[in-house]
Amino acid sequence: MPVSTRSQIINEGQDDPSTITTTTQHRRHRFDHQENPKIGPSPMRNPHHGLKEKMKALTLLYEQQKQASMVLKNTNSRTEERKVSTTTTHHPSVELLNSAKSKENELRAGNVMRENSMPNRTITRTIVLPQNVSSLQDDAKENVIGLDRIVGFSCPNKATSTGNTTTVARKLSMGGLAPQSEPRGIGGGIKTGKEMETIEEKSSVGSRILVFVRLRPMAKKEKEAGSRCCVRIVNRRDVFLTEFASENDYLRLKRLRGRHFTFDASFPDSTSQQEVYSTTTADLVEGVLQGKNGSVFCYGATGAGKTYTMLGTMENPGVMVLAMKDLFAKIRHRSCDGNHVVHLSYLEVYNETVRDLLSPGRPLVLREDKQGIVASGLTQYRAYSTDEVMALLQRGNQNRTTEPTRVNETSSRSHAILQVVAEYRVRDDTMNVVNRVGKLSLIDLAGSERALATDQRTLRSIEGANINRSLLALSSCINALVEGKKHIPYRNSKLTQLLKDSLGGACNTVMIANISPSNLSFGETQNTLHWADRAKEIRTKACEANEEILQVPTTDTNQAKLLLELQKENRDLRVQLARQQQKLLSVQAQSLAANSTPTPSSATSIMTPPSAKANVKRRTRSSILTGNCFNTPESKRRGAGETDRGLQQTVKALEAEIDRMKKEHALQLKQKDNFILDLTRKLSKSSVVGGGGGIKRVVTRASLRPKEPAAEGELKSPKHRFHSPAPTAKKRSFWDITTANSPSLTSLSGRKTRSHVAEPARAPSMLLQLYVSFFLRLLMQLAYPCFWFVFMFGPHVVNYIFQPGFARERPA
Ligand SMILES: Nc1ncnc2c1ncn2[C@@H]1O[C@H](COP(=O)(O)OP(=O)(O)OP(=O)(O)O)[C@@H](O)[C@H]1O
Repeated sequence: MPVSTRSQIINEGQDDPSTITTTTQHRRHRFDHQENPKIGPSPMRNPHHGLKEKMKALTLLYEQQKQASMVLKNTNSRTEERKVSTTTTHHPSVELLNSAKSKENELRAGNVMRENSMPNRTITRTIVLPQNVSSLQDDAKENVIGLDRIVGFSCPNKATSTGNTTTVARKLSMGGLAPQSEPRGIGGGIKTGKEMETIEEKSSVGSRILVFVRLRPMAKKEKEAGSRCCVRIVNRRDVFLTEFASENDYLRLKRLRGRHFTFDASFPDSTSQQEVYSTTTADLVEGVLQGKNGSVFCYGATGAGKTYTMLGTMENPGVMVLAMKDLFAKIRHRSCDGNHVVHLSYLEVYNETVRDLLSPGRPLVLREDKQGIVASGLTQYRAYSTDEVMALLQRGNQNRTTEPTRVNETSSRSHAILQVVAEYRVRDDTMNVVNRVGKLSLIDLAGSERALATDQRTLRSIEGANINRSLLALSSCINALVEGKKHIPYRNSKLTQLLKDSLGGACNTVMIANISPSNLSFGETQNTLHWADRAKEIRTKACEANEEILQVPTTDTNQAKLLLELQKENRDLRVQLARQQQKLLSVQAQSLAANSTPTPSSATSIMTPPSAKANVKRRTRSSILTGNCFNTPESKRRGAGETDRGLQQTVKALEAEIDRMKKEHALQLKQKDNFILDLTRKLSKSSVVGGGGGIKRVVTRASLRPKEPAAEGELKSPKHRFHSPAPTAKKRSFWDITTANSPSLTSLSGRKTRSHVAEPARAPSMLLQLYVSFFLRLLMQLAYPCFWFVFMFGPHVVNYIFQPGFARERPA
């Protein structure tokens, strides 16, 4: 943004056409404080006799004019009030105006405010300060300005002209108060029919840039220099800027000029970093995970707190750090339903060259492709955790160009852009892969500055000139975008080229304007607020999720479907097995009960399988044939015994059947498991998700078994799978483990894996193995003393035997 000196700003404020409303009744009033007894005589710090006399003369003239106009004014006052109220409904001063019922009341209240006198241009408004203003003032104690010293706000009014839309747009941006209920994406101020149309047209295009203001605390240096607070934030939304008159400006010594701005939110100096993050950026992070682009940029004068807001300190991390933490926390939360990949790049624009901050080297060249403007050769780091990002940020900041200036000891001399690309892949219901890519750009701009404010040294002034050049280019782009021009001069600087997506692309954009509270920085603060206010009017393109659906080949889809089907069938089988086991348990319980009571139980027939039932029937029939129908005690006992036997047989039959079913189920489950593993392996080979990192290859002993040749069309029906005979498994024996050339050692992709696949040769029996090992150990134990004995005494024995006297000494 252009850098302007204070004097320029004052002139600009006075000559600014936007401060002129269309009201034709422009009048000029003079007010003498000395005349009003409630306000009292003003203490002149630098009395000047000539001026005093001049003022007295003016006072006399004023009194004469006042008396003359009194009659006229009384008749016109009602009409005038109505006119003024229609022109400035949304301005805070209008509320004040509405409460001014009559001039008598005003004088009685003695709390009179007047608009700055600007010859033949400004509207004269007599304003009574209502009680609520002073209460609002209490809200913002940190920025309290003595209201008795405020003569008026030269806050430009919203234009009501229905003329040129462009002019209207410009006027709208000038410090108007947006209604509280204003929806996101619509600028503030009073709208005429034509403006509303324009807004409706625009709202179909996209949303507007959200603009926030952050006030930093007064610095120690500023306090020492005796600076005063010139910014007041009210309702966390409205910013009142007051210009204190210079001590040498005798004419305006008692006069204060002020401006009023309204933003989406305004943060007083006590606001925490977390609060700033959650209000400005948290939503963008959520959007990025849904595939939407977002950018946040800090704008302001040098030393206004941009880097503090973006990076922060170790104790109070800023937006960049908090955003990355939040992003990874959100990804961790959703990791169960898809794959997330985060890439990071960090670059700076210094003296109109683009440099990679993560791997510094040669300047990068900007080029435009379908993704937008990209710096070719920029390093993209894949980040897995917040800690990693912190390390990268630290590395990048060490490479960033910062130099101490007179205004800021750690002044950033470059614009830094941290780009985070979050890619998310997930399978939808139709087994297709959905790919979403969202990009978040976090931008810490260099401070706009006046050459004198920083340094006179050559390098610093060149840097300053380049910073100002790029910020000027940024302001021209903002102007062009607000005015709806076709050509937006993005190419004027590297910064605007890089910000093209954020300003005019499909992107949710947030601007944080940083300001200083010191009246010594009034000019810079006013400049920042002016451009922030202007940026409110920019509308970006409709931001939709960058979503892409990757078609998976039909064979893969079929296999995936089959896999799901099999898994379902497997689950069903497990449930069936559990039920059968329950049945078995209940039958066992019944048989136990039957054993304890010899009388036949009618309940036995409930759970019996058909074969067992037939068995019982046959026996019953035979018992009838054998004359069981005569209920003698003998026959009863016999019958009871027979029933008991029958029941036992039934239980046995049941047990056998359940055993068989168990085996069958186990076999089926095993086969299905194997099949699922095969399928998973195949899928993981062909899977697009995760590029090999998605589904892991599972190697089990079962998977090493030689495959049966698959019958044709086997995959079509899962039922066909279960007829293949299961290979007989064999427990490994002691022999297998001890023998080195055991056939159970199989090599799989270079790794030795043990398997319990059946071996062709039978190992010797356990007993034989034990005997052999026992024998061998015994042999070893005996052999060792023998050897030792031979070794120790052998030579002596030999010597002794072959001594010459040996034979002689030997008894005959
Ligand atoms: N909200 C805040 N709370 C406490 N201290 C702050 C705050 N904002 C800024 N500061 C302090 O003010 C000083 C200047 O801030 P910072 O370096 O962020 O300014 P800047 O706008 O980035 O300046 P430049 O454009 O020159 O780099 C720093 O010492 C910083 O710690």
